[in-house]
Amino acid sequence: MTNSPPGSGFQSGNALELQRVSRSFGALKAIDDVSFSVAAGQRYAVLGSNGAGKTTLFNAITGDFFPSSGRVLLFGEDVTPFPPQERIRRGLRRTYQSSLLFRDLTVRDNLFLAVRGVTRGRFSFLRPAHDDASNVSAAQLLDHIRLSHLADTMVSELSHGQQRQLEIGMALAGSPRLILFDEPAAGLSPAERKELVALLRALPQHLSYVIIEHDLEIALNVVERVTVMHNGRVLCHGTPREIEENPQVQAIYMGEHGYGQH
Ligand SMILES: Nc1ncnc2c1ncn2[C@@H]1O[C@H](COP(=O)(O)OP(=O)(O)OP(=O)(O)O)[C@@H](O)[C@H]1O
Repeated sequence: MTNSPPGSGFQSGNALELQRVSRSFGALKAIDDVSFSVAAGQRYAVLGSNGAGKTTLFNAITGDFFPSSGRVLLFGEDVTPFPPQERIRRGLRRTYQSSLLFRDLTVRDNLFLAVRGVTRGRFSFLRPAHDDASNVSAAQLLDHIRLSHLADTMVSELSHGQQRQLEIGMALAGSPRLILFDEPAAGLSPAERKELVALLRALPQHLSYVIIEHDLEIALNVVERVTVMHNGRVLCHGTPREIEENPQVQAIYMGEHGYGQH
């Protein structure tokens, strides 16, 4: 018997495929007939002004909301009816706009809990040994997100930027294959933004991610492909360069409405 996640035989193809996904809230179509795919290892951005439907789209991918119609495929498997936990088992992770960190625990303990949360046997009341697999994984994550020097610091004492770094570390627990980042640069200083870009660029090559980000400079710098949404619908898809040069995108997001207003 193996502990491999379901669908882990998947080697190539798409990490994510959205097929004509819609979601309504009453009469409002928050997302309307959205289709695109993210290849294995690809870095992807979903852009759009406030209310464009980006967060609703993330919720449909994670299973926090079910779509009203359409299909969501993860690693070639139709997961449309699956609850969030089943999608996590298949290698999907997500960060949120608002922090879900335990503020009164240390950085190391937050990572430890994230690792335990995505592995079996997490309901153990025994304090694990130093060489416990979860402790080792937490230490590796600390290193990866460059917070080893703050391992024993309480989260409440971290800067905003360090907390966002830690959230990325939490999402990396348990060897994910696809991460959804929800506005990771929100509220960061210029120096912290640079650090974030470096961190995103240093993520393992096999890992796919989709980023929602109001800061165009960051989003277009850390992805290979972009989908722009407007009023719940897909406005266009393209490379960062094509999106930057698209007059429709410029008119909507960089014109008088000012992209990045929040
Ligand atoms: N649970 C809900 N109930 C009712 N309406 C909702 C719900 N969630 C989202 N909406 C509506 O759906 C539309 C899309 O919202 P969504 O949060 O997905 O947009 P967004 O692109 O993520 O915006 P922002 O950039 O401001 O986070 C909005 O009009 C919003 O008011």
